[in-house]
Amino acid sequence: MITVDRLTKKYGDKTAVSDLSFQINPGKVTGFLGPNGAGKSTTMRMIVGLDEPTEGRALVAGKRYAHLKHPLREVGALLDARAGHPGRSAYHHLLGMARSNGIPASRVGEVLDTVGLGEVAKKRIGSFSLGMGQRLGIAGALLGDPKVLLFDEPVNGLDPDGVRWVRELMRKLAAEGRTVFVSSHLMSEMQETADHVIVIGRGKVIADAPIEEVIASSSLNAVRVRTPQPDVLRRELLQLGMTVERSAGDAPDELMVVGGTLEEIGDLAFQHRVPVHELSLRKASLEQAYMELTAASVEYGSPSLVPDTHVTRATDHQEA
Ligand SMILES: Nc1ncnc2c1ncn2[C@@H]1O[C@H](COP(=O)(O)OP(=O)(O)OP(=O)(O)O)[C@@H](O)[C@H]1O
Repeated sequence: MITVDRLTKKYGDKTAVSDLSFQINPGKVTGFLGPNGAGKSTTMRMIVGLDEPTEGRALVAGKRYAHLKHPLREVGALLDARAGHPGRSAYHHLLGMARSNGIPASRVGEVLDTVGLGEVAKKRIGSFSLGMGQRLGIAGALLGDPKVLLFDEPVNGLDPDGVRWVRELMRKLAAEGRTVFVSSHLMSEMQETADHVIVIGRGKVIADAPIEEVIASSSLNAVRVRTPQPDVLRRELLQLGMTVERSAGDAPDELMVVGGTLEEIGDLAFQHRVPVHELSLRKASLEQAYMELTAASVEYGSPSLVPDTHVTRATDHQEA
């Protein structure tokens, strides 16, 4: 378990992390999301004792990192994939880590095989690709067989096969009852991997909830209805306070309804004898929910590349 308690980090005038509190539980993959500069890496660095909090504390299994007897056996972290002397072999890099933490040397070969670097164990780290460096970083995190694992952007530089491998590894580690805390900018990947997400923006917690709950909070969740009498149904839906959208390119018999459940809409259609040819959920993605949640917290925003004329969705509200 990881406990972050009123954690604050200031660099001069800049507040990187502000009064952050949350708990990361075992047996789950918890995604750590937030725009660039939100404070994710700083928070992770404080959890593993690489940065001192200005205020508050971060605990692993109830202890400060500095008080852990054999840190690598309790918490493993991939924070900077470029760590390690470029002239050293992967094997000797990990062996040095193992020796200083009372971990048997036999474990080095095991983790190298786990991450798929067994055959290049004797090669210099300096000759490694970005993806190999990530795998080596993950091997370092796994070395002490710790109960708590932190991964900062673990799929950075990995090809699709590597991305899938990381996803399966995270899920396996969580299924073994470990605490898995992973930051990523790849929302589609997080949607596949995480059970729970913590979203931060400008150093503060914006959301801390099961992933399904975060997705359900999006205004883009809607019910798609196809009916030969869209105008009748639309009028009744609006009267109940639901929002009915129709996009320009869609079929004339299609309505997208926000603010109502499948049951409510199906029952309403039945009451008014409106035939329904389709009634289905259009679920928002984690990316859509994330974009809505963080809209106000983006430090370095991007201008839209889509011209206004491409916006096709027309929304009818109750008063329309
Ligand atoms: N050593 C430092 N000195 C000064 N400012 C720093 C330092 N480290 C981080 N910051 C600032 O703190 C804020 C949080 O940075 P951090 O790297 O934790 O964000 P992040 O969420 O990990 O971002 P990214 O997604 O881009 O990796 C940023 O504004 C950053 O510029």
